[in-house]
Amino acid sequence: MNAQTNEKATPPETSGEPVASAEEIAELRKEIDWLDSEILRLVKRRVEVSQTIGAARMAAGGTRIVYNREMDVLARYRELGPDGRQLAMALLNLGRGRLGR
Ligand SMILES: O=C(O)C(=O)C[C@]1(C(=O)O)C=C[C@@H](O)C=C1
Repeated sequence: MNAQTNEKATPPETSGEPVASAEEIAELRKEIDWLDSEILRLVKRRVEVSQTIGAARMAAGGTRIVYNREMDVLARYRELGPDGRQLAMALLNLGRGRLGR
């Protein structure tokens, strides 16, 4: 962890961080790989769903953007702070595709 990222000089034993063995780190990395693939799958599905809704709304003469729905999405990610906002914005942008740019 520390040795690889060079982020902190304090050894984990003295900083109160949990200490993971090399084997545990290998397992945790597998979990991260799996989580990333699941996140990617879900994001792709979200894009599909969002684009389907957007296309239907536009075909019916509706607006490109529904602000109150976008506010709901932003609020959902607020607990993650500014990065959560960026994440929500990225999801909304992906769903809008070229329409929202
Ligand atoms: O909920 C909608 O009406 C959508 O079109 C989906 C969605 C979204 O991706 O969450 C996308 C664009 C809108 O501006 C609001 C929300």
